[in-house]
Amino acid sequence: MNLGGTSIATQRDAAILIVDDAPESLSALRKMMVEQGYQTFVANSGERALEIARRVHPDLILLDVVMPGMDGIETCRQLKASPVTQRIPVIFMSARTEAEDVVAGFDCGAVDYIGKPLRMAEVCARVRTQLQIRISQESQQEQAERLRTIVNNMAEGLLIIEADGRIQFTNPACDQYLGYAANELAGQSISDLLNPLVAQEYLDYFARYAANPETAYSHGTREVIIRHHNGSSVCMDLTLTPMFLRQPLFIGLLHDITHHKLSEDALQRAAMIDPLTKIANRRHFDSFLEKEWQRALRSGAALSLVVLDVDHFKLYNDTLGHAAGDVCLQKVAQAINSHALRATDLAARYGGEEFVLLFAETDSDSAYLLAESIRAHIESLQLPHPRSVTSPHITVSIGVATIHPSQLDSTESLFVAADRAMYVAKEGGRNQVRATRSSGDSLEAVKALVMR
Ligand SMILES: Nc1nc2c(ncn2[C@@H]2O[C@H](COP(=O)(O)OP(=O)(O)OP(=O)(O)O)[C@@H](O)[C@H]2O)c(=O)[nH]1
Repeated sequence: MNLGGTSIATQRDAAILIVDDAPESLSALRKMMVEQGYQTFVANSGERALEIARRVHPDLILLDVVMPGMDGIETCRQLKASPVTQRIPVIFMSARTEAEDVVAGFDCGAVDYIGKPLRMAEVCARVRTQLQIRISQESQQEQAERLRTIVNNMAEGLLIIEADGRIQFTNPACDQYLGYAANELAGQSISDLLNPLVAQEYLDYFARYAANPETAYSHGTREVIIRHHNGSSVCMDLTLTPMFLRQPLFIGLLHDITHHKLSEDALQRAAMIDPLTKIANRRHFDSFLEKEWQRALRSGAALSLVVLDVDHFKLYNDTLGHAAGDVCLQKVAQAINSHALRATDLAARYGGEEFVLLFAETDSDSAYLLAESIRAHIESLQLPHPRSVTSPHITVSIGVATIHPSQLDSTESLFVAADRAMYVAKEGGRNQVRATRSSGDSLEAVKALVMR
């Protein structure tokens, strides 16, 4: 006989402990529960019931209230007092059905109270209902436990934020990323972590969603700089998703990209630097020159280019070896670089033993003086050049060109002029500075027009 109709597998597997001091009642209940497909255990006293419950952890206990010795109420109290048995649902069965008896039963922790004489179909229905509640409670607990494990162990930082920007919860990864102890961030505002403009943008987004939850959209992922507890800044990808749980909330996922950022920055820096001398490389210089050129075009200011070439460097290499040549280039580079003092100056290794310097907003006289002091500086390093015919030490020949660029000029014309001046310095005996005021292509163009 199947009084309930639904006997799901989990109910079939369920174990019921039946407690009653009356043998006939005990055996009738047992028969019924077995017919329902349950596994059964029986006890004829409260003491015995506690013993079995501790051992077999039944899924449900049908407990008689009136029994000699330990009665049902006391048995239930003891079951509820022990962590091992407190979660087992207890259904009382009793002929005492006065309101205060029933209330006393519920007060001591029972989930149901059935009046005697028992109507078996009713007992079965109540048992089935309680088992279903227990199954769904267990699955909720399991789900919560699963979620807790994921949240506590995930590599991403997780925050739950309220609509006013208050942080409600953070997971251990988030605490660790931002340098906080567990629960320390709860109650703080995201404004404490973000730059004011970015924080305001998020608060506006929260306010829009809180006012109109049905129009909620995910804020997506964006790169943010977050203040670490120690005052430093960390770079994170922050993904925000709205969630409505009695109140509008936002789930923030933090992904640490500081290392990624650092290596990106390092790569970017490396792409701009000459590996041997550690000063700017040709690529960096060319883009710097282009920017300063455009600025000079707008402002009409003078732009000076200095080209330096180490004298008799092939001979130096041949005499002292390539490694010594490298060291020499490093020393020369440092000396040159120490003269690029303003933000608009840049020294670079342009190739081999050739260096360049750009001095923006610098007229030809000043550029000449700067070049001369670089020349003197390198000579004063007194780096021995044993076989040089022009000086016992390393020297440089320098060409300087100055231009007030116009639309008709090009950076190439400035380079050509500086290179020519440098070759004149070589021809003139090396270890000297020669300057030229570049006429620029604009002047050539005007000349060409006039001559037509
Ligand atoms: N050690 C070293 N030598 C380099 C490097 N790059 C270029 N050189 C050398 O620099 C020398 C340049 O020689 P040249 O252009 O003939 O001119 P120079 O010997 O300097 O003579 P002048 O310019 O006429 O005074 C060559 O021997 C190159 O091999 C480098 O990175 N390290």
